[in-house]
Amino acid sequence: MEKIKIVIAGPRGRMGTEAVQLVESTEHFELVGVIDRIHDGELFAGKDNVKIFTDPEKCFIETNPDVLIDLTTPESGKIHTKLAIEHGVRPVVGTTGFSEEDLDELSQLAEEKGIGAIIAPNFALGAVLMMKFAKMAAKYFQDVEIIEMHHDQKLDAPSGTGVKTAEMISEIRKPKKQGHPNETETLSGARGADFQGIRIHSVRLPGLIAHQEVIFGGDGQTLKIRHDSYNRTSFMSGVKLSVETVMKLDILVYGLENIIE
Ligand SMILES: NC(=O)C1=CN([C@@H]2O[C@H](COP(=O)(O)OP(=O)(O)OC[C@H]3O[C@@H](n4cnc5c(N)ncnc54)[C@H](OP(=O)(O)O)[C@@H]3O)[C@@H](O)[C@H]2O)C=CC1
Ligand SMILES: O=C(O)C1=N[C@H](C(=O)O)C[C@H](O)C1
Repeated sequence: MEKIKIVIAGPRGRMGTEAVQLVESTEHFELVGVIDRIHDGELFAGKDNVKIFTDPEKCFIETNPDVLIDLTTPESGKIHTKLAIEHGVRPVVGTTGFSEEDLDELSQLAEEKGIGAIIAPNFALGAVLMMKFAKMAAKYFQDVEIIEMHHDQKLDAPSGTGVKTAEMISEIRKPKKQGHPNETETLSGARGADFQGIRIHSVRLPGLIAHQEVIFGGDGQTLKIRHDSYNRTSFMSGVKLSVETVMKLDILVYGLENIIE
């Protein structure tokens, strides 16, 4: 089997470090370069054949990769993804915080160029199932709130998973204002973010990794669907699957629920 040539953007980060290990321990994957903000031109982690590039375009031209794995920030991730598609490199993006407009623009570009791309707010299989189950439950429960809980170094709120969950629920649930019609916030933000009437509450604490509870309320009952990632290895089987799958795509897919049947 021919190896899939991979570039990782954000290789020093919490997720990037795990992704480097995944690529290096997978026989049919090959790390051909990394994109970082520092140490341009140096060898990555002392490896003979893996160079660090601060210029993503130069990286794509010099290393000619099949796939870019992006685990950076929303601003950088968007630029990298766009450049990758323009250079015929298939992006697998875990970076969260992209707007709906960003996703539309990237999707259109991928379609124009006929390049496969995957943007997945959560690579953990259990989290994908949590979102799917929440979508199923929304057929029976109209009232729902999302509590997403993360480590305190996370930059974006609400989390990509929180937003994706609300989007998936909204495919089934009609927009509805929840709570008392006359409710007021005596402290701003008390009721959380509002996605078509679904409240998303973001908790940030040291000690946490990535956790989410979706709570449905009905007459005399609640249904809670919860997922916990206790380490970042939990995301790696989804990254591996995405790299393998993106090689067969010619459009952008947003969310692993569209890949895992
Ligand atoms: N889809 C999923 O399953 C998951 C997604 N995530 C998402 O992945 C992203 C990364 O998370 P995490 O690893 O925790 O974050 P970290 O802050 O640990 O890592 C991000 C890395 O990206 C680097 N970086 C920033 N800008 C650039 C750039 N222009 N070029 C190259 N590298 C850059 C940072 O460098 P520096 O330190 O110098 O700033 C840092 O090393 C976040 O958006 C997060 O929400 C996280 C977990 C799971
Ligand atoms: O920043 C994180 O850590 C995570 N980010 C993703 C998100 O925003 O949903 C996925 C996971 O929750 C971990």
